[in-house]
Amino acid sequence: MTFELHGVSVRHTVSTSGPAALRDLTLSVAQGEQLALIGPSGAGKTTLLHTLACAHRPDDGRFSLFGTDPWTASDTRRQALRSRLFLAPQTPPLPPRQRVVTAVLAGRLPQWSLWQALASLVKPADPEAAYMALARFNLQDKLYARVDRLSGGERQRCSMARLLVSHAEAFLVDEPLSALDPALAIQTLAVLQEEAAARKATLVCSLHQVDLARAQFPRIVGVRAGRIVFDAAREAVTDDMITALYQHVQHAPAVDDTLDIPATTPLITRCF
Ligand SMILES: Nc1ncnc2c1ncn2[C@@H]1O[C@H](COP(=O)(O)OP(=O)(O)OP(=O)(O)O)[C@@H](O)[C@H]1O
Repeated sequence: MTFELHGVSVRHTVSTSGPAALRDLTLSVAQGEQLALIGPSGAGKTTLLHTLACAHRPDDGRFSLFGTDPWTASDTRRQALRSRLFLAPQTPPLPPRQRVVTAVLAGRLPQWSLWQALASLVKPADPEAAYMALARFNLQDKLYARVDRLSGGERQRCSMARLLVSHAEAFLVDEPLSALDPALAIQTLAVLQEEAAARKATLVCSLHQVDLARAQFPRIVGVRAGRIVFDAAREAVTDDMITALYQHVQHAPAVDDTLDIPATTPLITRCF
């Protein structure tokens, strides 16, 4: 398994009285699996991705990454586990004044020594790899452009090119399509999924485009108010489940254990 969570809760605030962003969450993702996380704004998708990336330490429950609990491992071991993942955040952390080639090659940072990293800032270590990765998103002509001269959609694809040059075994991708038009969104997702399949990498991707998630991902995990509401093969996901998932909630994480999901919808549906 790449990821295993059992009864995991995560709080953003130190106050124990505040609502947890993730609550009693159980999820297993096998190596090479591709799944989409969907759910309303504030449901906890980003928090879950960051927890999988060891950026948030669970307050309760058990978490194992590539078969090891990263939070009981030494710092060095945890760092080694993290280096096998690539987290592409919602807002790509691309230094504005950097050249695209340097920003893309930063995807290799976890594998580089400090000296290799510093040397690549001066003279890009592998511009061909950056070019090839950008070409998959039709951005090869931006190789030496400055990051702050890119459009929002180009920055997003530049961040995906960074993922391609990484040597990660698991991709955690947070809303990679939010700045893209519908045609580019389909193409970009196809590249991500092809790359994950080619290297047998695990892909966990949060998406607001529910139709695209249902069309492209074999497994769909619905998150709401910090809980998994369903975890199902896409064929088993019905329109009613989607409607219930997105039913209006005023303060999602503050909602009590009683969710207003219709009684006919099981709290967790797992059908493979
Ligand atoms: N740094 C933070 N400090 C405090 N609370 C936070 C922090 N980040 C997120 N939260 C809260 O945790 C909950 C889950 O947020 P999260 O960003 O995981 O949701 P999401 O499903 O990714 O939302 P969206 O689809 O809008 O990106 C929300 O109530 C949010 O307000």
